[in-house]
Amino acid sequence: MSVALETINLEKRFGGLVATNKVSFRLAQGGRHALIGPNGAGKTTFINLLTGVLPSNGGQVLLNGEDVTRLSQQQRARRGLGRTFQINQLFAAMTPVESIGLAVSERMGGGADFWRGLGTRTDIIDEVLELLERFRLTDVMDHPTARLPYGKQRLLEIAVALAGNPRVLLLDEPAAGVPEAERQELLDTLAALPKDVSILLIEHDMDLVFTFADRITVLVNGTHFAEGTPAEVMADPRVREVYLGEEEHA
Ligand SMILES: Nc1ncnc2c1ncn2[C@@H]1O[C@H](COP(=O)(O)OP(=O)(O)OP(=O)(O)O)[C@@H](O)[C@H]1O
Repeated sequence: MSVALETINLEKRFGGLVATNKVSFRLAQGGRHALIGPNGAGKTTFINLLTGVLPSNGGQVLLNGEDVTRLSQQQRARRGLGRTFQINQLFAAMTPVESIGLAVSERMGGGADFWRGLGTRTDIIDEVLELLERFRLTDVMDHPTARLPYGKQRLLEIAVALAGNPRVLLLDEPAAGVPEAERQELLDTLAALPKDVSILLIEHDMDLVFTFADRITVLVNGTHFAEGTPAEVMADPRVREVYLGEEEHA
């Protein structure tokens, strides 16, 4: 298996609490991998260690075989690690064409000069139009982000992340808060993401996890608890117990 992203004995402690307990994990090249686990299992902490938002207390993070454990978020992003940001971190007054245009332009080294060069940079324009189309944002491309339906806002988050041309993309709960009527569009768009981008998905929505993922890792109490294909994980009595136990106590 060719590995896009790997952790070896990755560890994070908050005081006496072990949030990530020597987690060893592999995301295959081109993989569609979901990370699941009950509330407080350590999913967000794990993603923050992968992206460099949080420093680890031990272990390693390897991106395409390179040790990035000590690198900053920006350095990891430049090496091809992309992530979605919650929409409130995008500019609410900007339109999809502006947000995607800026992201493409920045990647190409143009930064905010995108606006000045707009008439001449057909390469940027073509890519922006392609992303708008892929993420079904063409008809709302000149609407302020704050006024878009919520599902469209979530699609825009992914489009902006993909505009950075990542090799590995971390999707943080893309379906959270998306109303039923807009869900199918989101699922179809996720299914059509480029196959050469390796994806790690954190999601509470089990329908989405089981349709999207070809592999699932279960975290419990910061520990790598189980892993397998969706069928294997669904059939694992230990996993069922963790989830049923959670429902009973909910
Ligand atoms: N900055 C922090 N300081 C102290 N404890 C923290 C911090 N961040 C997370 N924790 C604790 O670490 C554990 C793992 O939390 P984390 O948010 O990573 O879990 P999660 O699986 O993402 O949960 P959820 O599904 O509810 O978002 C929890 O016990 C949480 O209270």
